[in-house]
Amino acid sequence: MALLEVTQLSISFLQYTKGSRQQTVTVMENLDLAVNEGEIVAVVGASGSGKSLLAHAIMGILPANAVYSGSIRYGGELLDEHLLRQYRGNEIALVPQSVTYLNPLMRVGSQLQTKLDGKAQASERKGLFKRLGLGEHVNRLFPFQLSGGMARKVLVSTAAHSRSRLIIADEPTPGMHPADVAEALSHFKQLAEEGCAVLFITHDIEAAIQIANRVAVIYAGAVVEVAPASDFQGEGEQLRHPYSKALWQALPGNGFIPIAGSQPSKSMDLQGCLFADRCMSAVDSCMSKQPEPRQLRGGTVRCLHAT
Ligand SMILES: Nc1ncnc2c1ncn2[C@@H]1O[C@H](COP(=O)(O)OP(=O)(O)OP(=O)(O)O)[C@@H](O)[C@H]1O
Ligand code: NI
Repeated sequence: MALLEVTQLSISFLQYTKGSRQQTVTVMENLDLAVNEGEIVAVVGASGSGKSLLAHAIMGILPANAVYSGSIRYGGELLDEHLLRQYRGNEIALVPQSVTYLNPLMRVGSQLQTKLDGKAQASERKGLFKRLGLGEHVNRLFPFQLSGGMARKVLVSTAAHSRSRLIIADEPTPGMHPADVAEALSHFKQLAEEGCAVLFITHDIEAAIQIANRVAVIYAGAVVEVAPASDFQGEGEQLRHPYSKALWQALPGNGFIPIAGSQPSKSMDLQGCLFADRCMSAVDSCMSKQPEPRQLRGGTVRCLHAT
C-alpha cells in the first residue's frame, strides 16, 4: 500500500461572473497519483497545469472558493480535516512554492519546528543550515531580511527538520545558486533513502530525473503519464504519452523543439483527450472521450494510441 494515495481528485472553483451569477470552473479532473515510502515521485508540467493545487489539496489548504471530490489517503486512512490537523507540519510537511508562507513576524529560528529536544534540535539545524549554505546568523533574522534564495533554503530546512514521513516540495529551488540546488536535491534524496515519501513538484524535468524514482506528467489538471525516471532519455522513445515526449524534446539539450499551441483551459469544456488539438497523432476517436489511465510497460498513460 502506498503511503499517499490520491484517487480521482477533481477540483473546481466557484466564480462570480457578471452581477451575482455564479459559474463553476473545473481545473482538475480525475487525477490519480500514489507515492510509496522511500520513493520520490516528481510531478512535472507547465505553469497552470495544477501542480500546486494538487499539493494544496493534499495539505487541506485549498482556497475557500474551491470544491473538491475524490479521495486522498495517507497510510490507508482517509486524510480528512481531523487527521490533517494532527499531521500537518509534522507527519506531513509542505515546502510551499511561495516564500510568503513564512510567518513575517517570527524569527527564522522559531519557525523551524521539530520533535527533537532543544540541544539536538539546535545541532541538527546548524548542520542543515551549513549544508544549504545558510550562515548561522540567519537563525535570528526575520523573513523580510532574507533574499529569495535564502528564504527558499529556510523553507527546505523547515521541511527537512520536521521529521515528516511525507514531504511535499512545491518548486523548492528557484532563486537558489546551482550548487545549493544540488545540495537541496541531494537532501531530498537522502530523506527518501531514510524512508520518507517525497512528492517533488517542479518545472525542471532535468532536476526531477536526477532524484526521482518515478515522474508524473501533468497536463491541464490530469496526470497523462507516470513513468520510471529512467524512461526520460534519448529522444524520449521510452515515454508513453505524446505530451511527455514533446516536453522532453522541448528541452534545450534534446532538440529544443517547441510544442505548438497552448494548454487548454478546462472552462473550454473539452470532451476528448485534453492534448488532442496539439497532438501529431490525434485521430477522430481522440476527440470524443478522455482516455482513462491504463498500465503500460511499467507505467501508466492516458492516451488511446500509446504503445
Ligand atoms: N483561487 C483560484 N480561483 C480560480 N482558479 C484558480 C485558483 N487557484 C488556482 N486556479 C487555477 O488553477 C489552475 C492550476 O493552478 P496551479 O497553481 O495549481 O498551477 P501550477 O501547475 O502550480 O502552476 P505554476 O507552475 O505556475 O506554479 C490554474 O489554471 C489557475 O488559474
Ligand atoms: Ni505551482
